[in-house]
Amino acid sequence: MKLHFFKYQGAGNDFILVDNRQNTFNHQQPQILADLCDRRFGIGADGIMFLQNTEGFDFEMVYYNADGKPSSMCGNGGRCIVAFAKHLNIFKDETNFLAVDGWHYAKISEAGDWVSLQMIDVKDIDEDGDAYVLNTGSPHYVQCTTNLADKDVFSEGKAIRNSDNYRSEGINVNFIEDFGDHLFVRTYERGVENETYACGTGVTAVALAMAKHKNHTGENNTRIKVLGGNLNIRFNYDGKVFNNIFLEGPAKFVFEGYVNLI
Ligand SMILES: N[C@@H](CCC[C@H](N)C(=O)O)C(=O)O
Repeated sequence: MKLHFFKYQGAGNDFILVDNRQNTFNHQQPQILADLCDRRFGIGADGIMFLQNTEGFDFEMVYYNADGKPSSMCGNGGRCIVAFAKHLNIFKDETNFLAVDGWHYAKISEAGDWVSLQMIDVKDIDEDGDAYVLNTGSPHYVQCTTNLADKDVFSEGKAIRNSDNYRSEGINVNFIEDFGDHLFVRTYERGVENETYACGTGVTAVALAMAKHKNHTGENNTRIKVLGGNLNIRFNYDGKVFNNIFLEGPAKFVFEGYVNLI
């Protein structure tokens, strides 16, 4: 069987996308998905997504991490699948779709490469020592640091992700350096088990945790620089709940092709 795939990236977080509206591909095959995401023996990606039909929404996003296992929400993946759905003419400029964490609204630029994605509301932010722990659709550990450009994010992120508190469920680990007018963020991603160039639910978690840290209530707009580009997070914080959270940034088509499945 030949699989027709599309490759997209959002700030360097890269994904394989498959139009599975006819349900022709059975994606519950972890080894095949992991092989497709492999950067040396496959297409190469941080994750793979299937766009499917579902009742009451424009489409459903079914997301797997690069290890081939089903995952929680992927923010940059969500932005990329919106760009893919526009390419497939599923909607014009606004869409409502279903993901593993529920309903998402998104808006796309006319050129089809800049996506504002509404994320789930967030209430609970826990503390673990000097770090914040929260779920923005996926679980995140957020820690402030200095000299982030020189940090060994792979080793330190991996150690936290595999520590006693987080080993069984796993967690994504985000390090932040505050530059005043923007935050610089680097993320070790669960399921990729490596540092990625960007993580959408991760930068969302960072923006919310920093608003709590600085007690910034009201309308917030946080600019974030990641290894693969720039992202923006808008939200409202009333001192308890974060709502109207939007993750905004580039979502770009890279290439498409066919791959043989054995
Ligand atoms: N890249 C993502 C997060 C994908 C899920 C994550 N690897 C996990 O297992 O929690 C994003 O952009 O949010």
